[in-house]
Amino acid sequence: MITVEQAGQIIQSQTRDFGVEEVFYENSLQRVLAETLFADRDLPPFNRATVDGIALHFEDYKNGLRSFKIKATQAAGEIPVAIDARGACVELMTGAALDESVDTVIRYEDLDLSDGSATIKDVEVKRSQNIHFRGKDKKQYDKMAGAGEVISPALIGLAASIGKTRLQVKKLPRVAILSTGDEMVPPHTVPTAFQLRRSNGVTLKAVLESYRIDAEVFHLNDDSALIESVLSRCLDAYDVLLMSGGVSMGKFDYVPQVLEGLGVVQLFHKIKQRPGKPFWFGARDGRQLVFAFPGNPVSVWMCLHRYFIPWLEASLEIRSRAPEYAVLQNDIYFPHSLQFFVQVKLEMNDRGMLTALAAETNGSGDFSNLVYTDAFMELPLEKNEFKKGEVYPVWRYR
Ligand SMILES: Nc1nc2c(c(=O)[nH]1)N[C@H]1C(S)=C(S)[C@@H](COP(=O)(O)OP(=O)(O)OC[C@H]3O[C@@H](n4cnc5c(N)ncnc54)[C@H](O)[C@@H]3O)O[C@H]1N2
Ligand code: MOO
Repeated sequence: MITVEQAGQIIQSQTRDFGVEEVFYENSLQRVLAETLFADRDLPPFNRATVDGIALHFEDYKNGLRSFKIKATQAAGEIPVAIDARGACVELMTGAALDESVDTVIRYEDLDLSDGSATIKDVEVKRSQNIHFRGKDKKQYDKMAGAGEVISPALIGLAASIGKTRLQVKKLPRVAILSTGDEMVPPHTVPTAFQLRRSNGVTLKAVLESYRIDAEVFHLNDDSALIESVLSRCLDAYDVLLMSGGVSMGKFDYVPQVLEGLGVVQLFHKIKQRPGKPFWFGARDGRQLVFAFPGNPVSVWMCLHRYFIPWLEASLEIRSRAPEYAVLQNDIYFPHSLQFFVQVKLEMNDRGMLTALAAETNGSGDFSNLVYTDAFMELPLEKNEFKKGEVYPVWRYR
């Protein structure tokens, strides 16, 4: 049986490039940017007033003048008004562009306005105050955002502000989700005493939605001819198959043998880990990939976050995130030679450290803790005892 690290390496050696497409910027949220965005002009593009008030020539103030005749009132967006005489000023609004003849802006609160004049109160005025200078933030052609960025609301705003209404983004894989098992009935039906409602497919679909992948969900009963025909069609129509169930030792666990019959080459089966030990992974013709997760909901959830999401993010060339670590808050004893992934509740303590409180659970069929825990903590394979205060990596799901 291979280790978690080996499985991770095998999966990461199978990243795929799905290409690039163009989308309208308003429809780009959570997609992955595949180009560099540049400033189309200096930012800000002109010297702009940062307050409502008046603009004047600082030398006048320095020479002792305190009362200024208002030459004109200028709104934001209007052509800048020049002052030509000593002792003149322009009344202007936040965001208005300054003419070269003015170099200092004073806010209304520091002025008395009457009879077309503005008189400065007893406040100190500094040269260039309240001006956001042209090109101070970025120069024309400066880089504003790079490929690999997950498009956030802020990035959409940035694209809008530089007039970039069409964005190059990474294309998404076509994904089919296939769960298995005769005992798993649709959620809207009433199960018999010994059946369960299926939940893995819809959970996987929901996680993929956060990447804007619109996966198709299928459920297969434990009938090898049916499994074969659906898998055969899916292998032709999709880039990735995410499966749940039917991969361990059971009499009705047909998935690995059917996949291999369809030309999907097994790259591994079984990892020294709990949950998720019987995870099966394979590829067809170096193209389609099949992630066949064990059916238990916690196994599916762990394998998805520990293996599939890193594969997806690498394939989409998402800028890599720093790995996260947390300080364990309780002692754990795990007497098996498997790498244990324990569900933890994360919190930031008052010293700025991420802490992880392990949940008590009843194995990989117990999904009752997943809604309030935040991550799996990956405990090292070499040990069986883990102590409060020790630091280990965590894989977040919330
Ligand atoms: N003799 C052995 N038996 C088992 C082994 C083993 O090594 N030797 N491994 C165990 C481990 S570990 C796991 S994990 C399970 C996984 O088995 P399968 O992948 O074949 O999963 P199924 O039997 O199809 O399903 C298991 C269980 O998961 C729940 N389930 C399944 N599908 C769904 C769904 N769509 N939504 C929600 N929940 C689902 C359900 O409770 C199933 O009973 O095998 C052990 N056995
Ligand atoms: O490896 Mo299985 O997922 O523990 O029950």
